[in-house]
Amino acid sequence: MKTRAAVAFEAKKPLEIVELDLEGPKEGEVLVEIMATGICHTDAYTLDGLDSEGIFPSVLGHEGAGIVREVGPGVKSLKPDDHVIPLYTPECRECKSCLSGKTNLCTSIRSTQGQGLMPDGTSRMSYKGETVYHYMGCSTFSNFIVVPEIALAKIRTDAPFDKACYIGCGVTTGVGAVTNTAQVTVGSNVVVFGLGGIGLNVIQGARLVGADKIIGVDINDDKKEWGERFGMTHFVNPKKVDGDIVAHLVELTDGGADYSFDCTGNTEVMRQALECCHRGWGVSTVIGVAESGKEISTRPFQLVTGRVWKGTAFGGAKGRTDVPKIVDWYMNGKIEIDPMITHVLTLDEINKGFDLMHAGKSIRSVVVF
Ligand SMILES: NC(=O)c1ccc[n+]([C@@H]2O[C@H](COP(=O)([O-])OP(=O)(O)OC[C@H]3O[C@@H](n4cnc5c(N)ncnc54)[C@H](O)[C@@H]3O)[C@@H](O)[C@H]2O)c1
Ligand SMILES: [Zn+2]
Ligand SMILES: [Zn+2]
Repeated sequence: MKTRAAVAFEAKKPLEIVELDLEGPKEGEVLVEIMATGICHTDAYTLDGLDSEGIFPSVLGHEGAGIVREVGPGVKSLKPDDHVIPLYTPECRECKSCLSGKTNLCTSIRSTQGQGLMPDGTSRMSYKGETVYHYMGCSTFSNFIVVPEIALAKIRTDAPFDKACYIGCGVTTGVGAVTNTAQVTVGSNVVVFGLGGIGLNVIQGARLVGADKIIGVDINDDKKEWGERFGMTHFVNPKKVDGDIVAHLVELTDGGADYSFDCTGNTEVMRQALECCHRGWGVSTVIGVAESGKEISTRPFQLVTGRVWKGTAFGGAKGRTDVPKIVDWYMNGKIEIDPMITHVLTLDEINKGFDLMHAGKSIRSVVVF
């Protein structure tokens, strides 16, 4: 069949809207009609050529929601008309990682996914006879996609696609980092670096679990109002702090943060996030994806004296199990999504979504098919 898609033919070039050839689902695979997709900073990072694993030509996008249209042989958990969110972190429930109960990093299709291929080692997409690669196992910038069954979370049918898609990455990553990875406790002081589409979800996650002080740090003053909208109690612009930002945050938290989060991808910021944590127990969680080749550093003394450095992918969420619950949280009003969707675009306007992100003018742009 044919599908309209925004294709990244090469790094640092705008996406091109073309009609691709799409093969139907094979064994264990599902054809999904994508109804809406968000544009996450990680897509921009790959398109900008900062990702050493970036493969071109490919269809980017990993924050989608849609409807099952056809299932391949052997698919048992899904049927046509089911509503789904594609998962870049699948959940097979059979691999060593899934069975450990200690991680959400399912390894069953990791190697082929990293190569932009389906589990059988081939791509379902092509353009004029040339292979077009999958991205993060999702490729939600295409109207129709083929995804392995284990990489689809079945969600309730009354959730609106143009909001639920954001749960496919940003919402789950931010809220899950708080609830699953850091396990922030009631009454804690929390510092969040970078108030974009991820950081604001960390803030609302901290509010959800009953944190006390929620301090947002961003170099863009416009983010103050945004942070406050979701529960931030204090705002700090590092450019406007006299002296050391870490010392300033330690003072503001009466000795250091109980929990901090990096949502910038900047390795200098990751260091600040660790070092502003409280001696003896402060936990810092890295969410931001750094440019390839970058390294983090600190004095070992920071860890010897009880600070903990952690990282999280997809908010530690086990996709097929946790994503439907987060959709419920949204539908029941426990978390907010609507105000974070600042721009709704057509597929033809998708490059505008990247421009808005780079200009710091959007929280989330969503493309509706
Ligand atoms: N670990 C995961 O599973 C996961 C999932 C999604 C996104 N990410 C990563 O999370 C990061 C944030 O994504 P996003 O969509 O929120 O991006 P975004 O561009 O919407 O937000 C980034 C924010 O950081 C701020 N910022 C930049 N430099 C700063 C600095 N030095 N100090 C303080 N603030 C600074 C910017 O002003 C902006 O508000 C990206 O690196 C993205 O790749 C990780
Ligand atoms: Zn993302
Ligand atoms: Zn697994």
